[in-house]
Amino acid sequence: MMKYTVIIPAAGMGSRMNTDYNKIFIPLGEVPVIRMTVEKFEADPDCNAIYLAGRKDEIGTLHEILAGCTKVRGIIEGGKERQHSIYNVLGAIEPADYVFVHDGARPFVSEETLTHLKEAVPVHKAVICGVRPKDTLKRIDGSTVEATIDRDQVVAVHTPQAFDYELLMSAYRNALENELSVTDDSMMVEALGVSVHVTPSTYDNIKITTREDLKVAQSIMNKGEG
Ligand SMILES: Nc1ccn([C@@H]2O[C@H](COP(=O)(O)OP(=O)(O)OP(=O)(O)O)[C@@H](O)[C@H]2O)c(=O)n1
Ligand SMILES: O=P(O)(O)OC[C@@H](O)[C@@H](O)[C@@H](O)CO
Repeated sequence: MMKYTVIIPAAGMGSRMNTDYNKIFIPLGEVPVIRMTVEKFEADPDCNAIYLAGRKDEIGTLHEILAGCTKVRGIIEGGKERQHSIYNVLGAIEPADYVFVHDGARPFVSEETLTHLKEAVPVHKAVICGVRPKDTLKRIDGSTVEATIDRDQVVAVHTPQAFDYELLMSAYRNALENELSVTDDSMMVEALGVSVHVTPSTYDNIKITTREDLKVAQSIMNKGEG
């Protein structure tokens, strides 16, 4: 199996969570979100190295929380937006064949999701994962429906997203030069005209974003304990 390096951005604010501290420190059970996320990659034998982006004043705390995580090679100061944080890390890592990018705020990524990505990235160079939306989707103009979207043509996109290292570097350089504003990493690859492959994720692979997500997280953990 291929080997990869993972970049985990954790330098956000978590403003939609409405806590007075960064949401990645919220404990789920006993364990902070960010440690749960990092442990998913500690447990994957194909992951060689883990790098994080952290807020300047939180880097010390991150090191403490991640004590004993032997694959963590560096925690680099993040930037204004998620993409800036990841770019800072890209400039600091050892070159690798493949780089995965995974939100610090997605602690429930499954082994199967990682396996799909690892199998696909040597072939496709840029691979994202996602799930089929369960709701009917409409395109709207203000509060008026314009059309019903064909659900077979859409996917709700998660992380990890997996890339050939050189391709991801070019995509980030191009995005920076052209000041592209993006919401995920694959958008930058799309901007180069390179096609992006999609593999399955799981509905449990939520991003901890708002208060409601903490209840969902608890029920995912209860399910895991059977
Ligand atoms: N400047 C930023 C912004 C976000 N992130 C990270 O990117 C991931 C996904 O972003 P999101 O869920 O949007 O996190 P926040 O930006 O923290 O949330 P919010 O938008 O509610 O403030 C998170 O792990 C977050 O810490 C980052 O490293 N650097
Ligand atoms: O737009 P948001 O700040 O909620 O999230 C940005 C990214 O983290 C997000 O788009 C990826 O996780 C893929 O869904």
